[in-house]
Amino acid sequence: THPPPFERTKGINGLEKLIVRDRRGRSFEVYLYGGQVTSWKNEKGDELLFMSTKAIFEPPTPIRGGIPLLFPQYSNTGPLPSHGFVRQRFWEIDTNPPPLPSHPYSSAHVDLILKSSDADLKIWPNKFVYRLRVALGHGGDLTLTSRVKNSDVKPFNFTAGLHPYFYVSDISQIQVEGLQNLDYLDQQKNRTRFTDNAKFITFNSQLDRLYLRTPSKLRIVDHNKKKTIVVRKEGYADAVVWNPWDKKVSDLGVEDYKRFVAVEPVAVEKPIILKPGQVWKGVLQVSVVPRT
Ligand SMILES: O=P(O)(O)OC[C@H]1O[C@H](O)[C@H](O)[C@@H](O)[C@@H]1O
Repeated sequence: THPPPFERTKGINGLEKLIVRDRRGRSFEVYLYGGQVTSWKNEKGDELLFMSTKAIFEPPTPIRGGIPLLFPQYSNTGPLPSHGFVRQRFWEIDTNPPPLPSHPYSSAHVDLILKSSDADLKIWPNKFVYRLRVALGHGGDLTLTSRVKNSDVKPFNFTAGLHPYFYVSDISQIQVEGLQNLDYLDQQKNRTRFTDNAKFITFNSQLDRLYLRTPSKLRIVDHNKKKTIVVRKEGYADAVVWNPWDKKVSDLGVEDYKRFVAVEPVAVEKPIILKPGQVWKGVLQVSVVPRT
């Protein structure tokens, strides 16, 4: 059967957004600006992603919340603006996406596309085509599949990631699991390398770590809500865990840090190298299950 169509409408400040619903009442929203998922709701209507109370929906400001796309540079690891530029571009609906054999099971999805513009080539001289599929699975999970094609005549490399702001009931009542005994770069200390011996991460102050070569499955356990957010990733070797706590972030409300944690699939330590015509694929799959 065909997936139900999506609704194309105007969001905040008239920016175009797509609303996708499945037959069980789950939904997500994507802004064409940034190709950014800004909402994901379960069948009860509970919001599972965080959006800043001071989010600015005015291009070229990036939207603070949901799932920003980071490409072709993670954070300030190179000369480009923080996290690259695709989160500040207007994406289009991809009406003819190449098939995605590994995820034929989605109950509702949408495909977006972004091609490097002449202006992009001036700041990053590599022609690319970035395709994004956002899909709801039959179990209510949300999957973002990124496919980046080198449409240039020479090889290039990039770093990339996804920056999901996961909604949590209280940052001091959650733990992030799956990173024990791994090395991380402390982004508050000039990316000095440490080893994490803790069984899980808890939060009581600012934390900004780039974990290297992590397992593909990470968990965010929300004790108040008695639920676990399971984060699965493919193609992204590393993972960032971030909460700013009392660090001033201009487009974040003062209390907002309590309501989210960023657990980000990223490929940073080893940049992705693409030959002309080659395609790289990265997947983030999120599901919410009762706490175990
Ligand atoms: O303010 P942004 O450019 O959106 O970056 C927000 C945050 O993204 C990542 O999580 C980094 O680890 C942080 O160091 C950074 O502060």
